[in-house]
Order: sequence, then structure tokens, then C-alpha cells
Amino acid sequence: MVEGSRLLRFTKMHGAGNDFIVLDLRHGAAPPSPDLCRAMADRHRGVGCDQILTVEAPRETGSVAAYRIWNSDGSPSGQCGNGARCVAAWLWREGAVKGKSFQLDSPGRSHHVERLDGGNWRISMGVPEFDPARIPLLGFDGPRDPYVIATGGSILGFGAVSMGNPHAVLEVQDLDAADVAGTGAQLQALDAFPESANIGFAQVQARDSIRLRVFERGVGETLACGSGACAAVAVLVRRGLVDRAVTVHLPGGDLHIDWPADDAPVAMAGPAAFVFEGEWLHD
Ligand SMILES: N[C@H](CCC[C@H](N)C(=O)O)C(=O)O
Repeated sequence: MVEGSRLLRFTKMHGAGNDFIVLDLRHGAAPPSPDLCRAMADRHRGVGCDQILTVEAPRETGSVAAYRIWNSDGSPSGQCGNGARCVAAWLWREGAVKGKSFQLDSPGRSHHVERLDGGNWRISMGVPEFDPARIPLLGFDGPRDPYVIATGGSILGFGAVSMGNPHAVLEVQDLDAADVAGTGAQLQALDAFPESANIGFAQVQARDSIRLRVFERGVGETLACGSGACAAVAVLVRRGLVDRAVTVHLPGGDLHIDWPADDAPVAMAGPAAFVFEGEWLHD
């Protein structure tokens, strides 16, 4: 974005249907305001997207770049798995990276990135954080599973974990019948989640396969959620319901998650697609 310009160039991308506006701020332009994020994300009056991703100068030694994330409601986030793959693909297409692997900084972590065949990317998403204080999840003095909370006349049991952003994971027997929006909004509104949370609904199909829908913080239900896929596998591995290599079937596509050991980072592999480039005309 050229300072004071009327034009803001962007790239429209998606990762398994979770869609993004990518802005190149590597030369130091200021990040978009929450109002601008909401305006660009608007699917009728703007471009339309689930999140805005900014590509910025690296924060850590050895990293190629950093990225930040804003949801369509203008709220910031600490992580976006599908977005990380799209930023990696964007940097590759820009010629900003050499070789098939490099390092990328999200707001709170650094990630090893590997280019796979067929426009797919593998991202090391970091070690899952189960300490409730660091999710954050209030009212519990240590990790447990499930957490049980009475709300709105019902009792909700869920797993909780941070991938750099907060997640709750509910195991369901029939994903198509799940009240994703109702239960999702109900959990997000709890005082127990002071920063809200992304709410995943997971149906275990086999020890290496789950179906997942995610009601995302700041957006609502998306076609895919990369950090949500990592969170769901981490919770279900700890519950002993799946093995450590799992295909996650989301409405927008499949992601492949590997969590080799409790103290190891979670690896997420999946697609990143370019849709179009454009110029946002400031009104
Ligand atoms: N809504 C999320 C950010 C985007 C996460 C998702 N799109 C992903 O692929 O991880 C949050 O507020 O934490």
C-alpha cells in the first residue's frame, strides 16, 4: 500500500475454501484499521473474505517474512493455519523465497514451511498449549478433559487448546445435526473465554480420519479452519480417540495433520490457491 495512495493492491486467495485478502506491507505501510478490514471483508459492498492477512518484514532471525491476521469483523488473531499456507504460496510466487523450505513468523511463533507437490504446503504449527491460563480459559486451575460448563440450561463438555489462538473442541456423533452456529455462539459468549474462541465440532470416523466444522471467532462458520484442524486432532489424540496422523475432512476440503509426540509441534499440510488480484479503491 503506497502511503496516502487511493489504491490498495491485494491478492485474493483461499486455503480449502477459507478465503483471504492478502496485503503486502513488507515495506512498512501501516496495517489496515478494523473499519477497513470490515469494509474489505464485506461480501456485498467489498471484496469479501474470512480474514485479511498482512505480509510484513520478518520478526525473527532466519525468517523470510512475518504475517498478521484480522478476522472479517476487524478483530485480530494470533494464528491462521490456512492463512499461513497462503502467505507461503504468496511469497513463493513473489520470488521472495529460494528452495523448498523456509521460516515464517506468525504473531506469536515462528514456523518451518515446506513446499509440497501440487500447490500444497506443510506448516509446522507449534506445540499445542493446554494450560487453561494460556488459552485463555478462565475458571479452571489446570488442564482437564473434558471441561464441563453449565450454560443456557444445557451442560457442555469440550476440550480446549491454543495453537496461538484459542480453540474449544466438541466431539459429536452426527456432525450434520450439530447446532454449530447456536452452540458455537453460546460457547464464545461465555465469560470463561475472555478472548472468545474458535469452536470446533468433530466427528471421529476412524483412528486416522475425522470430519470437522468450525465456528470461527470473528467470522462464524467457515469452510475450513487450519488451526482448528490442529486443535481438534490434539484434543482427540489426548483423549485416545485417534492416532497421531489424521486426515481432517472439512466442508471446504481436507487437511493432513501430524502430531508425532506431545512435546512436538503439530504439522498441517494442505492447499493454497490464488483467485485474483485487485485494487481496493478508497472511498
Ligand atoms: N478466527 C481465528 C483466526 C483464523 C483461523 C483460521 N482461519 C485458520 O485457518 O486457522 C481466530 O480469531 O483465532
